[in-house]
Amino acid sequence: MTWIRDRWRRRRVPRDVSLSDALFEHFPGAALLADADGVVLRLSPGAEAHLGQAASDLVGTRLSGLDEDPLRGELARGMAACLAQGRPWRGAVRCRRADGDLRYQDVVIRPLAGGEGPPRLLVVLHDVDDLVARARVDRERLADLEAGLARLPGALFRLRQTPRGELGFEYVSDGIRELCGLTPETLQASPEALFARMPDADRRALTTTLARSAVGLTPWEQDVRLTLPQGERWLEIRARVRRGRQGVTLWDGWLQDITQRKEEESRTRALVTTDMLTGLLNRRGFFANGRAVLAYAARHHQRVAVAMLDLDHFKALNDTHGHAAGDIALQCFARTCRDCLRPYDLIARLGGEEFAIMLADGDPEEAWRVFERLRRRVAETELALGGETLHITVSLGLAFLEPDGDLNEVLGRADRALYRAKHEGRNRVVGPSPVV
Ligand SMILES: Nc1nc2c(ncn2[C@@H]2O[C@H](COP(=O)(O)OP(=O)(O)OP(=O)(O)O)[C@@H](O)[C@H]2O)c(=O)[nH]1
Repeated sequence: MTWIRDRWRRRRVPRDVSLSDALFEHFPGAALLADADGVVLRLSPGAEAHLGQAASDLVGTRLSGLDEDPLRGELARGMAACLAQGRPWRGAVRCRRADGDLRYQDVVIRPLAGGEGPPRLLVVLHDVDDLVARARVDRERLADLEAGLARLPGALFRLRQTPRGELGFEYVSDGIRELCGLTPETLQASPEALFARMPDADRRALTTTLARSAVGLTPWEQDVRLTLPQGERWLEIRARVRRGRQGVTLWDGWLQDITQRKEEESRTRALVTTDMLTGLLNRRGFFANGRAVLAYAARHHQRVAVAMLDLDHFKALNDTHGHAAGDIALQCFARTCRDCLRPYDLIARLGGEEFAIMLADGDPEEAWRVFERLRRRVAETELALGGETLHITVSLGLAFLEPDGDLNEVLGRADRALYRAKHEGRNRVVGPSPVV
């Protein structure tokens, strides 16, 4: 402490400090009285033990001498602020004890109403060194945890909804940058930044599942697409929900990128519904997609045209030119169908040389025109096989489905029409009259 004494010369202390006599005798903690220049006038009994210094050593020295940095330290700043503003100042200051130990003190400097006399300051110290040390450890642990979270392939979040339905992210981990190019701060400012990147359908679904989760307090599980500059990305949302104070609903959850998984699923789905030889839909794909087309047609009061198709004398082609040639003919026929029809018409190979076609807006006259054109195009197509040019023909049975009709039933009618087409000489379309 000698350096403090050298630098902060002891002053002569006025004897009139009676205002604080009673206070200092009985003050339970560490308190000091200082004048407007920061010179220590008195110490409470607790302050001696607290600072490890005798009152006789401190009285007359400057209070800022206790500070870790007496010249630019917090105590000098605190006293100046307190005197300038005439109200208490509070701060954590690293103070030096007599044994040289530096310990954090919670310091409150209060201006004392001095009556006629000069202004004085009451300084109360409370040792918070252990608390500060614990807070530092907690901060380090938190930083470590956040760094770990940032390395995980996803983002942790807490979403809250007020009883009035206002949504806001209380927390989003750093992984959100990688997921969608937004910062946690942007999302905390407004969740709209994320929602605006979702297609309308996904956003509507998200609103529904979120509301259901809030009402039933059931887990929130939702997959959504995001439209990002680099393309479409799938996000999986999984969260647990609970009710907080004042009717607030809170979701703690996890966001993760499942684009790859979704792409694999879609590839698998395509494999399951695709005919390997021709690349057309298979029977399963025809029924799965057909139901969707029927639902659409029912909503829009459209008729649906369905045709069953069968290549003529295909066994003879196989027997004469071999099974491989038959496969090429099937592939060639599939190509012709695709070329003749629109992308949203369904074409399927149901098995062997049997095919089915569904025209979404099945106006009867138009359907007849389409199928006649297809039949002609198949017959005109030249198939070059081993130096020979072959022709194949196809027979078609046509039927129309009413909006609320059944797919199996209409396929049965189309099949019976196909049977008639074969019996009437093949290479023809048979079905109900185009004029209805
Ligand atoms: N190359 C090839 N042939 C197939 C395939 N699937 C079924 N077939 C053959 O298709 C032929 C179907 O013959 P049929 O049902 O007798 O009919 P068709 O000879 O076309 O006679 P119609 O239909 O009455 O004109 C059989 O020889 C099957 O072996 C296939 O994937 N590839």
